Amino acid sequence: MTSKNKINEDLANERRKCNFNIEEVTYILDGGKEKTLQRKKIEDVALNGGASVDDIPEEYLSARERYENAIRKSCIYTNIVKNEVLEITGIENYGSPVLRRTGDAFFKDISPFMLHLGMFVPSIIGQCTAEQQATWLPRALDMKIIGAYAQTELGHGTFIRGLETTATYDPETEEFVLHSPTITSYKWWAGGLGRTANHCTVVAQLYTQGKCHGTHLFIVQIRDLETHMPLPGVKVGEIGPRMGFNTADNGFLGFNNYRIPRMNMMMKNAQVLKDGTYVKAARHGKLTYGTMVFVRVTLVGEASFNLAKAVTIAVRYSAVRRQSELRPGSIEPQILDYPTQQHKLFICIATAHAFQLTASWLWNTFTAVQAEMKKGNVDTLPELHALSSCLKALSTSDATAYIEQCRFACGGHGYMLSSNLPFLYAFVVATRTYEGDYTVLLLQTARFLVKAWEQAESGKVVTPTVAYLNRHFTTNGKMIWDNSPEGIIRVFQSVAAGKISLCVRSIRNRITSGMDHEDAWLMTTVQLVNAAEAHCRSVILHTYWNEIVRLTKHSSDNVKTVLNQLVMLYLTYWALERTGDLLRYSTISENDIDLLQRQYEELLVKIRPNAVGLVDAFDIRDEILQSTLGSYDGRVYERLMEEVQKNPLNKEPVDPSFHKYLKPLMKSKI
Ligand SMILES: CCCCCCC/C=C/C(=O)SCCNC(=O)CCNC(=O)[C@H](O)C(C)(C)COP(=O)(O)OP(=O)(O)OC[C@H]1O[C@@H](n2cnc3c(N)ncnc32)[C@H](O)[C@@H]1OP(=O)(O)O
Ligand SMILES: Cc1cc2nc3c(=O)[nH]c(=O)nc-3n(C[C@H](O)[C@H](O)[C@H](O)COP(=O)(O)OP(=O)(O)OC[C@H]3O[C@@H](n4cnc5c(N)ncnc54)[C@H](O)[C@@H]3O)c2cc1C
Repeated sequence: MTSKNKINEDLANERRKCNFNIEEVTYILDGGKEKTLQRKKIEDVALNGGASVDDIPEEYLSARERYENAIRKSCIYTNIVKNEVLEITGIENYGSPVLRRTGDAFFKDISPFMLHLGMFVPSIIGQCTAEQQATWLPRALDMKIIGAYAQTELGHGTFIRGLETTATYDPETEEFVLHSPTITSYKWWAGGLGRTANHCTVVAQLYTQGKCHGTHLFIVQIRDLETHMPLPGVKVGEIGPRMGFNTADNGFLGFNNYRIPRMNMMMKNAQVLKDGTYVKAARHGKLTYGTMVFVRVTLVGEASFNLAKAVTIAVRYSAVRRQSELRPGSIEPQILDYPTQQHKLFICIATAHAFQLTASWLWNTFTAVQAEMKKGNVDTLPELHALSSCLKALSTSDATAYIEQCRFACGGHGYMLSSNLPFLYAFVVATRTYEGDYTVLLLQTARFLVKAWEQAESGKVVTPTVAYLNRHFTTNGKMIWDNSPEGIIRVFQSVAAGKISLCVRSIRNRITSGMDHEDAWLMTTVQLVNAAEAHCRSVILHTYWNEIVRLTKHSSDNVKTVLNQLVMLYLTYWALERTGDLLRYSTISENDIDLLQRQYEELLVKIRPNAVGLVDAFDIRDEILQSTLGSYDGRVYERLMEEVQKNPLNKEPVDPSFHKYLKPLMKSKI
């Protein structure tokens, strides 16, 4: 073994200590052995060239160079996918999470193609008729056209009904006229729109026969396919530097009476006939929001994966890093031996598991609802909307906080871009805002919860994710505290029920004292967000526990044990985080809380020897991690030093600015 691939001795020791079969856990997280093997095969093919396609790390480049480099790498990766990977996976897997994740080996920031596959293609699949799909989909999948998803405007992101771009039907020419009547109606933020896309999905207010029918989706060509020049009537560009996403060319877009053919309206859920008659498929009023629901569902998995990356980096680094002295003269401990460090990191491992298993469960729910909707049944859509909204909100928000915690856990070196932790943070913190802001989405869930509460109150049996509300009306008093997993979950459900109940009471009291319903709701929104968070927390706890029980039925004993320890850590952690709520809504005593604290600390000790094994089980290749601190071999200090050599500032021993500015300053008199 050369010193280059020699594994750091501390990390090697950790791996010797690990007492469970790592692959078995990987299979569980991937959804089965087949899926792991398929993923590995894809990674082998896609990363065959090592994916090291950057001579200079992208963070040293100027804005223009970064963008060009991102396009270059996107094209390399797309060609690999088109020519090699799709042969293994089939075209239907284009845009699958595995391909998205493999792509991370090529970018520290974001590919300008992300929105093409992430939203433009899904909007064609979800919002177009079969005939329209036949026209657009093959070209989009083959990258003959490159798209973006332009919904948000300068003036409105959250309130879609308030969008101002208009699409007015002209029956004379059988065209829609797209127009941006104000500055605030300019499209703003769409990824890939600024410089890359030649087409995009545009969300606009549809007018026909003198009447507005609300927002609808249109496929719009914005640039010439040969010259890439913006077409006449189209004003498009890049919105400027951002906290992250700097290679995603987020753009602006305005229209000046720009015409598109009638058939460019995405017509699966509503049509405009040649004569301008508007025909709505009357199944559900919000089906045009479908692409957002799809992306919210996928973002739960994104939150898990990015958190898994961050904690892999932080745990491996914590095994390598030694700091301080426990007793005078004793060897410096690995920082992973500090219980406070374990407290920072083990919850991140458990959360990545909780989100991954919840994401798979949510995906299955999503596909089941889609299947029902194909048969014309939209009854399950409100529950899916409520679930995907709150799970997107909480998973992205928790992942953001925990990725930052992983960075803190790496001390100063975590602040280096080469650790990759700042990139991960900048990416995930955006997911808390985009595709529906945290607060806004929790308020959507709250609407559903209040309705469910009213149904349960009137004795109706409610859907499974809120079934605890039926129990709320049949039990008296506080929930009896019980320290078993099922007991903790029941108490969390009681907390949610209690909080929803308080919201309903507040709304009703406010209405009784003279407020109208809108004001009563508005004044209660702080509580409503809190109640929706509690509900979502109970869904995650419940799903995580159920899935672990189900998935480890046939596991080896040691895998069962370690995965149980993690899920217990998660339940205990949240019980301790929410002692105020538990005291209010259950019979928990101070003594019970002391026991919980002890149980938590014991779990840290039990998990400690398996910590490195647990992050190895995420099975994230070094090329994808892209971190000086987190590589499998633990050569942290060597990598930091190697990275220094790539710094263009170190190319010359004396910087030209010395002669230009510093020396004259040093020579000048006061
Ligand atoms: C790996 C992939 C990477 C992808 C990268 C993505 C990059 C980023 C892209 C973007 O950000 S694209 C833009 C995303 N924008 C948003 O998410 C906007 C958020 N806002 C909304 O979703 C909506 O405006 C709103 C907040 C839900 C409100 O909509 P509206 O005012 O029309 O509805 P309400 O009056 O509040 O509710 C009426 C009724 O409709 C139900 N409902 C709302 N949305 C949906 C839905 N999507 N599906 C089903 N039902 C929905 C809502 O619950 C209400 O029901 P009732 O309570 O009346 O029964
Ligand atoms: C990196 C990034 C990429 C993006 N990519 C795209 C894209 O590809 N395509 C696209 O169309 N859009 C995109 N967006 C836009 C994104 O979807 C919006 O920014 C997001 O939906 C939030 O809307 P907003 O910016 O209008 O925030 P606002 O709605 O103005 O929110 C500001 C604050 O007001 C609060 N607020 C707003 N409404 C309410 C309410 N009803 N009740 C209580 N509080 C409220 C929010 O909680 C928030 O705290 C992107 C954004 C980012 C940051």
